[in-house]
Amino acid sequence: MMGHSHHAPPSQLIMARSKWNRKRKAEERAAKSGKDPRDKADVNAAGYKLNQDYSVAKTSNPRMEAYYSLLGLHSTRFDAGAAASFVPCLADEEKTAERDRFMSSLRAILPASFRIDRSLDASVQNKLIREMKEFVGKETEVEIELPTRSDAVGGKMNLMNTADAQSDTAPQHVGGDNPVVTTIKRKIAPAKPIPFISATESDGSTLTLGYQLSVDRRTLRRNPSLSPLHEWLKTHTDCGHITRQETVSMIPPVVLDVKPGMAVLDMCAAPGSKTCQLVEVVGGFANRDESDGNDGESGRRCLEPDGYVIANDADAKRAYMLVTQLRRLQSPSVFVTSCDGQYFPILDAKDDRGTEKEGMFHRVLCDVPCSGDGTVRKNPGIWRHWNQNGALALHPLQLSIALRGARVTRLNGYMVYSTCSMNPMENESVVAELLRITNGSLVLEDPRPRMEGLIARPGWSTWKVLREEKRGSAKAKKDHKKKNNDCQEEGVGRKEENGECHSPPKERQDPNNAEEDHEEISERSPYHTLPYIAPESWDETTLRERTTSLGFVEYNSHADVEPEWRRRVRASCFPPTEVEAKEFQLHKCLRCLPHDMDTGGFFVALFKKIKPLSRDATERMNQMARESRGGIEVDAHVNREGGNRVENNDVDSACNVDKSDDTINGENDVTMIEESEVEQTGDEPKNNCDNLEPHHAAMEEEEEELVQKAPSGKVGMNHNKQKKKTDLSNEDFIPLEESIWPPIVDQFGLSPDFPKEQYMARASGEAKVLYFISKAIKEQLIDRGIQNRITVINSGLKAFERCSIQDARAKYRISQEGVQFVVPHMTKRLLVATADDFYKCITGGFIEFNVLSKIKDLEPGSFVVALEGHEHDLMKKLFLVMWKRKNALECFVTKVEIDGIVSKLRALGFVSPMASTLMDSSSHSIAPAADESGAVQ
Ligand SMILES: C[S@@+](CC[C@H](N)C(=O)[O-])C[C@H]1O[C@@H](n2cnc3c(N)ncnc32)[C@H](O)[C@@H]1O
Repeated sequence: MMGHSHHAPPSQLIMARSKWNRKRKAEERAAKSGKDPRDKADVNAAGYKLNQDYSVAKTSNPRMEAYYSLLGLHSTRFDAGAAASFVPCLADEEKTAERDRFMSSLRAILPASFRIDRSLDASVQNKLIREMKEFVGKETEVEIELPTRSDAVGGKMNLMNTADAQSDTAPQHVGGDNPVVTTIKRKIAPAKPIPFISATESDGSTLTLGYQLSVDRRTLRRNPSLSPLHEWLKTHTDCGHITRQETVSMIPPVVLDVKPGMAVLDMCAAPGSKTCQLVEVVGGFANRDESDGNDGESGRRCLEPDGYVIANDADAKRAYMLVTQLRRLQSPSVFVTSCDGQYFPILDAKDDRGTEKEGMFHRVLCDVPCSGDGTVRKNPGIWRHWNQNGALALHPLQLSIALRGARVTRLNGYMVYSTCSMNPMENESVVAELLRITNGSLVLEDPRPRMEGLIARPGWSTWKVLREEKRGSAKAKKDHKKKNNDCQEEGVGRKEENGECHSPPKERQDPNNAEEDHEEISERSPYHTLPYIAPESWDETTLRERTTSLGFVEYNSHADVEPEWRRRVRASCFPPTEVEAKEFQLHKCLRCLPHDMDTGGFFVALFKKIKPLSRDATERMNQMARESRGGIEVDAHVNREGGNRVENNDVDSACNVDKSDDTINGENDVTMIEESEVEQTGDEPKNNCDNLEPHHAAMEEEEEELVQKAPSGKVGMNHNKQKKKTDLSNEDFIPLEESIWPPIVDQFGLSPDFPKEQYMARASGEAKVLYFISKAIKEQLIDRGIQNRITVINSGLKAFERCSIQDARAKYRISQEGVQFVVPHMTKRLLVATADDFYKCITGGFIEFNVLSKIKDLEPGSFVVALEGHEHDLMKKLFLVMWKRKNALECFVTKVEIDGIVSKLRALGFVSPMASTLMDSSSHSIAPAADESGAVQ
C-alpha cells in the first residue's frame, strides 16, 4: 500500500488541486460577501465567524435547548464528593446551574485527546509514556484566546477549556479598535491522563495510554511553549505510534473488552478510530511468551495473530478512508468491507464437529449513524441544523443495524451499541426495543466497574416523545417535492415504501405552510436568531409551553400519534412500561455529557448474548430489513418453518440480493426524506458523529486520492447489487498461479515452510501486488466464500510488488509493508547491518557501495537489511527493504516508516543517527552475516 519514498507521491498533485479548490471557494464566498478572503480577524479560536448574529445562531439553538430541558437533561448533577455520584437537582437554581455548566461546555472548544498504540513494542511504548509524563507533570505558561463578545445566553462565550473559567492575567485585546478576541496567559499542565485508557502489565502495574490535552489544537499550534508537545504529537501520529481520537470515542472498544485472537465485527467503522483501537488488541498475541521472542519450533518468532477485525461501512468511499486510517497500523488482522449493516451476511461459527452455532463474532461494535448532537463542540453546524425529526428518522435504521449485530454475535459474546447523540430516540429507545424484540437473548451489562475514572450518567428508563412541526431542509423539500410531483403526475400522492403512492400529509398540501421553504423560515423565524433565555421556572408546564411555542408536538403514547406521523414516530420510540423497565435495567447504559469530563456527548450500551435469537426475533430482523429496502424480500430463502438453523446456512447475503430498479434508485420515499432530514443535522452530515481528528493534512489528501481510486461499481450504498455471487471479479482476493512462485522462491531462497497459500492477488496473471493474508482471515472468511456475499475493499499486507526496474532479474521485489512475514523464510538476500550502517541506509537517496561493502557480490535487485541483534525480532520490524543497482543501493522505505523506525531505534537506546556512542565501535561496517549468496548464517 505504501508508495516508494524517493518518488513524488501522486497525492501531492491532489493536494495542490484541493488547496486550489479551497482557495477558489473562499474567494467566491468573499466575492459574494464583499470581503477580503485573507481577512481572518473575524474568525475566533473555534473557527466561528464572530459576526454577532452568526455566532449567536451558531452557538445556540432554542429548540434543542428547550427539548433537552423538557426531557430532564439538567435534572441531575455530578456530586464529586465522597460517593462521586449523580444526584437529583432539587431546587430550580441547581437545575439552572447544571444547565449553564452543560451549555458553557457545549460552547467550549473540544480539547484534543489521543492514545498510544497498545500493540506497540514495549520499549517504544514505555519511552512514549515516559515522555508523556513530562508533559502531564510540567506546568507551562500559554496564551489562550477568548472572544470579548457576549454570547446568546448573555454570558461570556466560553471558548476555552471549561475547567479554565477564570483568567490569571489581564486580557490583552487584539483586533484593533474593534476587538474581537482577547488573549489571556495561564499556567497549565498541557495534558492529563485518561485513566480508563490503560493497559495492565504482567506485574499488575497499570500503564496509562490515553491522554486529554488541556488546550485545543489551535492553542497548541500557536504557543511556542507548547511546540515540543505539538512536534511530539505530529511525529508519533505520522508513524502510527499514537492516534488522535476523542476521549468518548475511546470508550466503546474498552467496554467491548476485546482480547487477542477474537473475531470482531465493526459494523459502521469509518473513518476508523475505534477500529484501530480494536485492531491494536485483537491483532496482538495471546498466551505467547514475549520475553524470548521465539516460538521454539522454527527458532523464529511467530508473528501471525489469530484474531481479526472486520471493518465495515455502508459507504464505500468512507470504507476507503478506513483503509488509509488502518494502513498506519500495518496489521494483517483487518478485513475491510462495504455493506449496509442491516444486511451484513449471517456468518456463523462452526464447532469441532462442524456444526454451526449462531453467530461467529466474539465481539460486535454497532457505532451507528446518528444525529451527532454530542459532537456540536467540534461540528458547530449542528447548532443551526439540529432537528428532532432527524433523530426520529434514524431510530429504525439504528435498530435494524443493532438487530443484525445481535444476530451475528456468538453465544456469550458481547455487542456494544453506541452513538454520539444525547437523544433518547437514538439511544435508550433503540436499546429498549432491541431487548424487547430479542426477548431474553440479550441482557444489558454495566461496564462501569472496568472503566476507572469514567464519569458517565445512568441511562434513562423513561422519557418524553416529541416531534417537530417543521420538517426538512431546502434540499429535502426539493427532493421531496420532485418525488411528489412524479407521483402526482401519475395521479396519486406520495410514493410509499411498497411502491404505492399515497396522499401527502395535510401540512404539505397547505401552500401557505411555512415549512415549504426552510431557508425563508430561518430568516423570518425569531427562533433562529434570538437567544435562548433560561426558563424562569423548571416546572413541566412552563417547559412544555416553551417546546409547544417552538413547534414541538408531544405524545403520551403511540395511539396519540396522527396516522400520517406513525411511520416517523414509531411505537418503539416510547419508553418501556414499568414492568419492562424493571427487566431492561436501562440505567446500566452510559450517558456521557460534555461537562462531566470536558468531552463530547456520547451514549454506550453493552449487551451480552445469552441465548440464540428466537424465530420471532429473526423474523423481525428480516422484516425491518425488508421495510428499509422498500418491501423487497431480502431473505426470501429463509425457511420460515426452519427458523434460525436454515438461515444459518444462508449463502445469499441480503447484501447481494438484486433489487428491482425502483428500490435501487432509492424510490423509497420515506427513506429519501429520512436521509434528507438526517442530512440537515450538520454542515457535514456524514461526519456528524465522527470522533476522529484527521491526524495530518497529508492524510486527508491521501484519503482523497484513495477515494478517487475506489473501483467503479463498488462505490455507493447499492454497489452490492452489481456483484455476481459466482463471479470472482478482479477486485476479489484470488489464489496465485503456481507459475509465479519459482523465480521468487529462487531469488530469496524461500524455505519449504513458506506458506504460499497465504499469498493472494487481486488480479489474475502477473498481479502487480501479492498480499499476505492472515491464516485466520483466509480460513474463516475467504475460504468460506465471504467475497461472494459482500464487497471486500481491502485486507492483508503487501508482501511482494512487481518490479518496474529494468536491472532486476526477478519479476517481484519484497515490499516493506509485509516484510516481517517474508523475512523468517528468507535464506538469501537477507543481510545484517550494525546500527550505524542501518542508519546510513535510511538517510535517503542513493547509498554508496562502500557503506554496505560486503554486498558487492550480490546480484542487482531486491534485498532486505536487518538490524544486528534484531534479525528474529519480527514484532519490532527493524528491517529495510533495499534495492541494489549496478553502482548504488536504494532504500525502499517511506518517510513515515523511516520516522517510525528511527523512533524505535531511539527507544532502544540509539540516540542519534550515527549513534556510535551506544554501539560497539568495532562493528561499523555491514556484518558479513550472509554466505556467498547473501543468506543469513
Ligand atoms: C458514527 S460513524 C462511525 C464512526 C466510527 N465507528 C469511528 O469510530 O470512526 C457512522 C458510520 O456509519 C456508516 N453507515 C451509515 N449507514 C450505515 C449502514 N446502514 N450500515 C453500515 N454503516 C452505515 C456511515 O457511513 C458512517 O461512516
